Amino acid sequence: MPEDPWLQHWDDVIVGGGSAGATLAARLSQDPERSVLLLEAGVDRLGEPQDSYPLGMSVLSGYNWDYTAYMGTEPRGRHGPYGVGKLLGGSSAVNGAIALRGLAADFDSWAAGGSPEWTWDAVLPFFRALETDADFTDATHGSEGPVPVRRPAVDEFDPVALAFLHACKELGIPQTADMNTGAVGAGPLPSNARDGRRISTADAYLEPARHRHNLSVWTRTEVSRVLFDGNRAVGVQALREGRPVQVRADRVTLCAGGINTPLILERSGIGENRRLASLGVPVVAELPGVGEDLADHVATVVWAVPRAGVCRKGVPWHQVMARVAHDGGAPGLGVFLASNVTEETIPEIGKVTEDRIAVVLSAMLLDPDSRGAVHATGPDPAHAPVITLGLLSEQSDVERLMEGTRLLWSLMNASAMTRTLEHVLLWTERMIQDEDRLRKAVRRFATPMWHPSGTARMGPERDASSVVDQYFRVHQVDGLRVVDSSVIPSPLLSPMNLSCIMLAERAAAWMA
Ligand SMILES: Cc1cc2nc3c(=O)[nH]c(=O)nc-3n(C[C@H](O)[C@H](O)[C@H](O)COP(=O)(O)OP(=O)(O)OC[C@H]3O[C@@H](n4cnc5c(N)ncnc54)[C@H](O)[C@@H]3O)c2cc1C
Repeated sequence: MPEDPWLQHWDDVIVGGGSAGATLAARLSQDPERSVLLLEAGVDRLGEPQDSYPLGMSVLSGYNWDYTAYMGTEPRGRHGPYGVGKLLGGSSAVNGAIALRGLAADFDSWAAGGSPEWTWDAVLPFFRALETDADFTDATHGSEGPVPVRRPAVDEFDPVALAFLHACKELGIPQTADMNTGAVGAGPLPSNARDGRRISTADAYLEPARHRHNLSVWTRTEVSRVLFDGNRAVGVQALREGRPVQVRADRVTLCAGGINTPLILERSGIGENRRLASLGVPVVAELPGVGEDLADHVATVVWAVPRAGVCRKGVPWHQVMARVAHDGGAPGLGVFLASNVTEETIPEIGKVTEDRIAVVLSAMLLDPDSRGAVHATGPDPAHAPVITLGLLSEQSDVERLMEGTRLLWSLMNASAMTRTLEHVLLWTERMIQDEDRLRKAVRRFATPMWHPSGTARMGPERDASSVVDQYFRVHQVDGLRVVDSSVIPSPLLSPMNLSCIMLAERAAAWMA
């Protein structure tokens, strides 16, 4: 192959080496006849000390896109950092290593919404293919996949985790041994980890594939746009360690995640006509759904100080969780316990926790109705995007997150938990019992979970807000696919890492 990157031609160029991109690159390059180039804007590896963080602790700075997101629907008011992963492995390399699959109801709703290939029965084999589950060996779990999944054994639970499960029992939440098959219940939390360390897709998929002569991985390479010949994608333009490069390819697949993929599409001339004109970008395809329908799981968090000696530094944060249904309805709330949270691991929380080790319970709304948007503000990546999360813009979400917060309060005050906790911080009985106060507090303290999805939605071409078809092909153009969280048409009832890997497993099977 010639040295000059301007002249290089690849069978497949994959943009973004995250949960989906690293998986896709590894799977496609299994065919030695196919040349695959993976382009990643970030660095190759996490450095110390982040590599040795306790399991479950997310990396929120240093290896992230330093974006700012507005919590509402307008670019004003409450805002904060929104740091999805920027390194090989993407968000899978900075996340909490919670290994939950999307639920059957998620995928059956995709199928009912016009993408019939996406029933639960059709996706299950791909969830199995990605994992080696250490605890279950039945027909619904995998035993040969690259991602190790395991749950803590009962004798590994810390005292607060055990108390949480007892508290769930007190409140009538059924126990379940496997959160990846039971839709509702409380039980041990599966994580993608080995020897207490998060296993990202860079570890699980790319590492064993990197010696292949037909796979090239360029890090510190930021793609600005897709190049077209008419309506056919023929390559990408990028900055490689600050130097402009163009690479040519038969197929281009965007795996840049729920925030960056729509930005690349807009900079490439795919989006809403007037918006593209305002960016000074010629239109290649009018797809007004690009950057719209941004969904994120939204959560409230209750902090508590444990009794002396109950928590220990360096112990995994997440060991147990519960998924519960909204009043009489479908599963829609996730409750996650983090124990052993120390002030050194999140310096900003020192003030809240009175500089002591803390216990944190969060209620995550898994099926939010609210939507935001992410859009480019100029023709190249130097222009920061505008991200409006639209959190709690729908009243239904406010009410359901209030319900979730009441549940957190009941759990914190269940007798099993009070035996392990000294006192709860910030929240009071009065705030919980008074509807108006609770509503205000939920609006004020609600936080995004960094799970962006829906910004290049999958759907049939007749659905004007969809961007890709059910085989990941971008409507109206040839040779261009999107495979990442942006195609997810409605928020998943779980955090999304395993589901994004599953998307890539499926794409690889179709693209083989
Ligand atoms: C802090 C945090 C904690 C989380 N915790 C969990 C958890 O515990 N469990 C769970 O299931 N989910 C969790 N998630 C969500 C989950 O990790 C993501 O939903 C999932 O990884 C998204 O996968 P993706 O392939 O869509 O994008 P990513 O994995 O984000 O990959 C996108 C990649 O593309 C690269 N990229 C972007 N733009 C460009 C460009 N222009 N040129 C080149 N490369 C580019 C990025 O740098 C990145 O590496 C968490 C996410 C975050 C951020």
